[in-house]
Amino acid sequence: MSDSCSFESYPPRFQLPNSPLYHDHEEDLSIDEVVIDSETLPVIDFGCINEEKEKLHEACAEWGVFRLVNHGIPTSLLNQLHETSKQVFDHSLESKQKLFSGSPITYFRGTPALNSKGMALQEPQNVDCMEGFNVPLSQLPCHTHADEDGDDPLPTSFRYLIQEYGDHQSRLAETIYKAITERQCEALEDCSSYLALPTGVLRVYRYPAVSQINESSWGMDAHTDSSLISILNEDLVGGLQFYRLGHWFHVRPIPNTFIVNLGDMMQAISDDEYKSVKHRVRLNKLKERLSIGYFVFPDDNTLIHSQAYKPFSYSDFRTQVQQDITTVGYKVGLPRFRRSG
Ligand SMILES: O=C(O)CCC(=O)C(=O)O
Ligand SMILES: [Fe+2]
Repeated sequence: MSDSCSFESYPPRFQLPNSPLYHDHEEDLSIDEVVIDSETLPVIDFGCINEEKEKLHEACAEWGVFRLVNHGIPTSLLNQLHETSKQVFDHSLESKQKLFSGSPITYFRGTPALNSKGMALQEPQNVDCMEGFNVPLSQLPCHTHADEDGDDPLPTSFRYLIQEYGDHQSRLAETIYKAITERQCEALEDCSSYLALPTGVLRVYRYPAVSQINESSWGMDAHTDSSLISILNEDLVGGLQFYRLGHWFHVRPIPNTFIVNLGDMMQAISDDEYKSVKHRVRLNKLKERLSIGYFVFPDDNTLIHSQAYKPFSYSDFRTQVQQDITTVGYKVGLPRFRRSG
């Protein structure tokens, strides 16, 4: 598929005006930001993850993110999913909004913060320059009926691919989660009860190429994920950055590898030993970027017990985050639940 994909398929807010406010950066960096290449990002081999526990522990405690290699998901599936996703995004805005109606897949844009129906929360002031589809995996099988899609085979093939990919991702997530938490579980009552695979969600994102990048225009602004763990699969365009010890690290895209990052729930259950790492996505001037994220959470109603935080459920957390985004304007996150004193 093309990088010159039809401009009309982008939501209007992304078609940035040709105004002096939007100037070209020689380097897409602001002065206070040092981007370091990700040569040093920890690498974990999925094939021997259980023999790499010490390395995994260090990666989780010191980085909150690592590169996963040797994950075993067939390259053909990854390629097909990327191709099909690009074709889906190339539809007009109007048809993207309707493409999966009657199925649990929803289209959103401008913010990754969604309500329980998978619709974008009220538009924040700094709109993220991206669009996406949200796929709650456990709701998918009941809705995979080709006849819903009329003559267009694309939504059907997308759903089959996404479902197959989702099955792989939850398998990876379970193994990674177990390997990470084994150490924690010795101290805590039972970590395994926190991982709820039916909560698994896939997000397929497209970030447009934006030739004139404004200081405040981001593909996705700095944030932490609310998940236990997130598994990111990006194309070769680049733009993903992680924050560590005062610096932003640019992640170099490497084919057939995933980036695994820890979310707020992992930080909570590990009593802050493991970090919910801050990250963001830069826009590219020349190429649109496609990424697919998998996110998994604790069950809605399971109470999370830890020393550092008051007992709370993931449902309490999500409600608080949504409330903060709509009232305060941004996610406050874990500090809301910290035990005082
Ligand atoms: O597109 C990406 O690579 C990152 C997406 C992300 O950080 C998120 O969905 O939380
Ligand atoms: Fe994220």
